Amino acid sequence: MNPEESCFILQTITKTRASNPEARTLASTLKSSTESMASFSSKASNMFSLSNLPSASTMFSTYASLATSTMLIRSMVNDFIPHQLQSYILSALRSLFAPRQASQLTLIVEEYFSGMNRNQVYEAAEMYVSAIVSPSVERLKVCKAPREKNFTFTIDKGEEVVDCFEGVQLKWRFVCSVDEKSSSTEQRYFEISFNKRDKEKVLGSYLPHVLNKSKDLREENKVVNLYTLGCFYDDMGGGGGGGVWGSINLDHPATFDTLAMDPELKKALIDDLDRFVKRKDFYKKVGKAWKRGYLLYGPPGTGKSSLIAAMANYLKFDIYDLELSQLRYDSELRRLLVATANRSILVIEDIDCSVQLHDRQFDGTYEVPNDQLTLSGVLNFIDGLWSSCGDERIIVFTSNHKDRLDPALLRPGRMDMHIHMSYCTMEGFKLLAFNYHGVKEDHPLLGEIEGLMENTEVTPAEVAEELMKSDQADTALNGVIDFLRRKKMEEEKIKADEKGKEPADCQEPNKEQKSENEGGKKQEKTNKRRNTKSRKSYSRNRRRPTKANPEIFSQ
Ligand SMILES: Nc1ncnc2c1ncn2[C@@H]1O[C@H](COP(=O)(O)OP(=O)(O)OP(=O)(O)O)[C@@H](O)[C@H]1O
Repeated sequence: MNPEESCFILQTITKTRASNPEARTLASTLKSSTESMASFSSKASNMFSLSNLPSASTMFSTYASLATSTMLIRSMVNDFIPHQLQSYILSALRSLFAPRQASQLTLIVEEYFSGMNRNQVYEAAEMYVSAIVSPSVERLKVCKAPREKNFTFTIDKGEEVVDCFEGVQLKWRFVCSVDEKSSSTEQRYFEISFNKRDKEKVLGSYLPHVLNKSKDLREENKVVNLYTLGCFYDDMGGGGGGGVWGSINLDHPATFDTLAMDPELKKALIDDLDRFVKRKDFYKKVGKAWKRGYLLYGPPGTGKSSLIAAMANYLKFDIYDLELSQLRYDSELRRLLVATANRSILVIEDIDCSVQLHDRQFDGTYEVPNDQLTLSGVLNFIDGLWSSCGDERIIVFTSNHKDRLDPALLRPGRMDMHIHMSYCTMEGFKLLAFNYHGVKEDHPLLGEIEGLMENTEVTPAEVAEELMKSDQADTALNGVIDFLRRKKMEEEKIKADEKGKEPADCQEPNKEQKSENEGGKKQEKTNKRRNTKSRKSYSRNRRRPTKANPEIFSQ
C-alpha cells in the first residue's frame, strides 16, 4: 500500500470517527503510520543516492516503523473485511499469479474395451459424429452396406468436428494409431475435448444425449429384415438369430399409404401401433409383457401380407416368418423364439392350415402325441415365453377362414385386435387407381366402376392386376370395367345355376365344402402347398376370392 492509498483510507475512516471511538483510535494510529511510511519513502528515495547513504540507525528505525505499519494494516484488514471476503480475494490473487493449469478435459472413447468387447459409446459416437459433420471438415469417408438406402459419412482420421450442447462447446477428434507391439492392429478412438468446468454436464447429460441420438439415427437408417427358418440367404453378413434364422432385406414397398383398406380400420390400426410402442412404462406398471397380438383374416388377395409389410415398414421392426409345419417339437419352437430380437413382428401365416393343429380340431379321433405341437400348446408357450424374454414384440396370425380357427386363438386376451381384410371397396379402388395411374376423384369412368363394384366381389389383388395391364389410365380403367362386368356375369350365372338345382340339403358340396370334407392326405397336401407359399406372399399377386363381411374387433 502506498502513502496515497493510506491517505485515502485515512480520510474515509476520519469521516466516521466522530461516532465511533474504535475508528478514532484506528485513525490516529493510521495517521502516524502513514507519516512513517511517507518518511520511509522519502528516505528510501534518498538511499539510492550514494552521497546520501543513510546511517545504520536510520535504516533500523525505518524498518521498525515499516513493520509496525504492516502489522497495523493486517489487524485493520482482519477487523474490517469479513473472513470469507478475505479468502476470496486471496484465492483470486493466488490464481492470478499461480502457474497456469490446463483447463481442457479430454475423454477417450476407444473402439474396444476389456479385450474384444465393443464399446457401445464408440458405436454411438460413429453414428453421432457422422450426423454433426460441419463444413470445416476436409476429409470424409463415405460408405453404404448392400441394399442400405442411405450413404453413411464418417470423418477421416485426424479430422475434427465441433459440437455445441446446452452452451458447452465440445471438440470431437477421430484418431487411428497403429499399435507399436503388433504393427498390424490399428487402434481407433474418438477424443472429446471440452472445458473442465463442464465435466458434470458432459458426463451427466451430453453422453446420454449422444447415445439417444445415435439410437434414433440408427432407427431412421434401419433396413427392415425378413427372417425365416434356415440361412437360405443372408445378405447382412451373418446369420440372424445365431444361425437359426436366415435373413434378407425386406424390400417390400407396402406402406399404409399404398394399402387399400377401410380408412377407419387403417386409422385404428395405426393408432394402436403408435400407442403400443409408446407404452413401455404402462406395460411395466401393470406387470404385462410388452407385446401385442393381431389376427388378420379375410379372403386371399385382400392384403394381409401387404399389411404385415406395411406394419414392419411403419415401425421399422424386423419380421420373423414362422412356419409351424416345419416344426415338430416344443424345443424347436423355444429355440426359435429365444433367437428372435426385440422390436420385431413374429408372423404365423395361414394358421388354419397348419397340419397338426388343424387335425386336432377337426378330427376328434386324431391323437396328438405328447411331444408334438398343438395350437393351444403354441399359444400357451408363446404367452409364457413372451413374459420372460424380449420387449416390443408383435405377433401376427393370418387366416383365410376365421370360422375354422381354434377357439383357443380367438379367446379374449389372446389376440388383441382382430382385423378383417375385406373385398375392395370404392374408397379402396380410388386409392389404388390414384397410386397406380394418378386417377383423380372426378374421373368420368369412376361412376360406372362404382356401380359395378357395389354388386361384385373383387379383391384388391385382382384390381391391382387389372390396373397394371396398361400404362394409360383410361385404358386401365376400361380394363377394370370389362373385368367387373365379366365377374358380375359369372356371379349371376352361378346364382342362376344354384336356383335351378335341388334343395339345399341334397346339393353337391361346393368347392370349399369339398376341401373341408376331404380331410386326410388331400388336406395335408393343400396345407403344405399353402405353407410353402406363405414366405413368398409378401411380394406376390394372388386371386382367390371368398365371401366375408367388414369387421374390426379390438380388445
Ligand atoms: N389391400 C390392398 N391394398 C393394396 N394392394 C393390395 C391389397 N391387397 C392385395 N394387394 C395387392 O395384391 C398382392 C397380393 O396381396 P397379399 O399377398 O398381401 O394378399 P393376402 O391377403 O396376404 O393373400 P394370401 O391370403 O393369399 O396370402 C399385393 O402384393 C398387392 O399388390
